[in-house]
Amino acid sequence: MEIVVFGAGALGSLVGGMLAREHQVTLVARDPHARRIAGQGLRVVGDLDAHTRPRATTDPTSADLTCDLALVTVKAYDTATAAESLATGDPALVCALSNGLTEETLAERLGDRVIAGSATYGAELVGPGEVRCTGVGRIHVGEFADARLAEDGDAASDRAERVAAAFRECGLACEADPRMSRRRWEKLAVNAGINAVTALARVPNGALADEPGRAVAHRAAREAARVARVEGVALSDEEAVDAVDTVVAETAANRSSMRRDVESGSRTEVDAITGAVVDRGRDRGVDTPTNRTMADLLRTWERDHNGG
Ligand SMILES: NC(=O)C1=CN([C@@H]2O[C@H](COP(=O)(O)OP(=O)(O)OC[C@H]3O[C@@H](n4cnc5c(N)ncnc54)[C@H](OP(=O)(O)O)[C@@H]3O)[C@@H](O)[C@H]2O)C=CC1
Ligand SMILES: CC(C)(CO)C(=O)C(=O)O
Repeated sequence: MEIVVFGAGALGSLVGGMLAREHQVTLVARDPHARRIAGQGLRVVGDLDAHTRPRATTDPTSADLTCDLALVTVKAYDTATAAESLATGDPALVCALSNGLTEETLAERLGDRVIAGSATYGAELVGPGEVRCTGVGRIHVGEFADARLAEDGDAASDRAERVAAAFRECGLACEADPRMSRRRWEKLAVNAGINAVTALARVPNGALADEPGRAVAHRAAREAARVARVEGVALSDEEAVDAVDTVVAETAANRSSMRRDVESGSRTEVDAITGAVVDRGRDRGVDTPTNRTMADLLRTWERDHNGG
């Protein structure tokens, strides 16, 4: 497959580096990372081990965007820009692995070439040309119905199966999922429950195994599940809460991505996670007071630190 990874920071470099074992991969990244990869290749260290030679560029227009698959691995707030760039080419399929509900933004520009994706691998950049896998997780890809008519099918689509097989060939755990609409919302509930609470309280994920953080995370996840249900996605309160508890236990020592953003003074993905629950709830007449309060606090912090 010819694959372009748009926004090869931590996650995109991990996935792109592994995919380059068997496929022709181009990473759209920033310098000096892109320059080092172009010169010396990309090293994947930690829980996975690879040294591959994908192409790398900082200029999306110099990548061949008429590829079989474009993977979008930018932060959620850069999704619209990525979609604009990808629309200048003609990728056959586009799949985002970002957290948050980003598929709608991609589909506005790229139509039904967009399939949904989610990743639970852990990745962090060590330095230019090197990425560490901090946790072997799983990638899911699949069709997502328009969220308002979220009828998932019984079997995964052929195109999702092809993408999953291409990932597996390279040693990445990946499944085509016929229930991707539900998975997106379950992941959103997990991120709404864990990311905002750990960022605001500055605690590792494992702290949410105990009260009072546990109760706040559960409230946020239940609100997300309620919004999912009015959008037609079958996600019960219990399932959302269980998913939070499972991820808290599995990632107990982790600093969540939102906590890392806050601690490094970077912009957070509040709009695509906590804010998305609030906005979609408001559109559908579902009150989401816990998420609303946390979104307001995170945005207050962002405005103070990043000038709005
Ligand atoms: N890291 C992880 O373990 C996981 C991350 N995720 C999700 O995946 C997404 C990406 O996360 P992560 O990899 O950690 O984030 P990073 O910030 O490390 O990676 C995103 C990269 O995309 C770059 N980028 C953005 N726009 C462009 C552009 N137009 N051209 C070239 N490069 C661009 C960014 O550069 P710059 O910063 O200079 O704009 C950055 O290097 C997030 O939504 C995150 O929540 C999901 C699961 C695990
Ligand atoms: C699953 C979780 C909460 C792991 O930390 C995550 O996705 C994140 O930190 O963004």
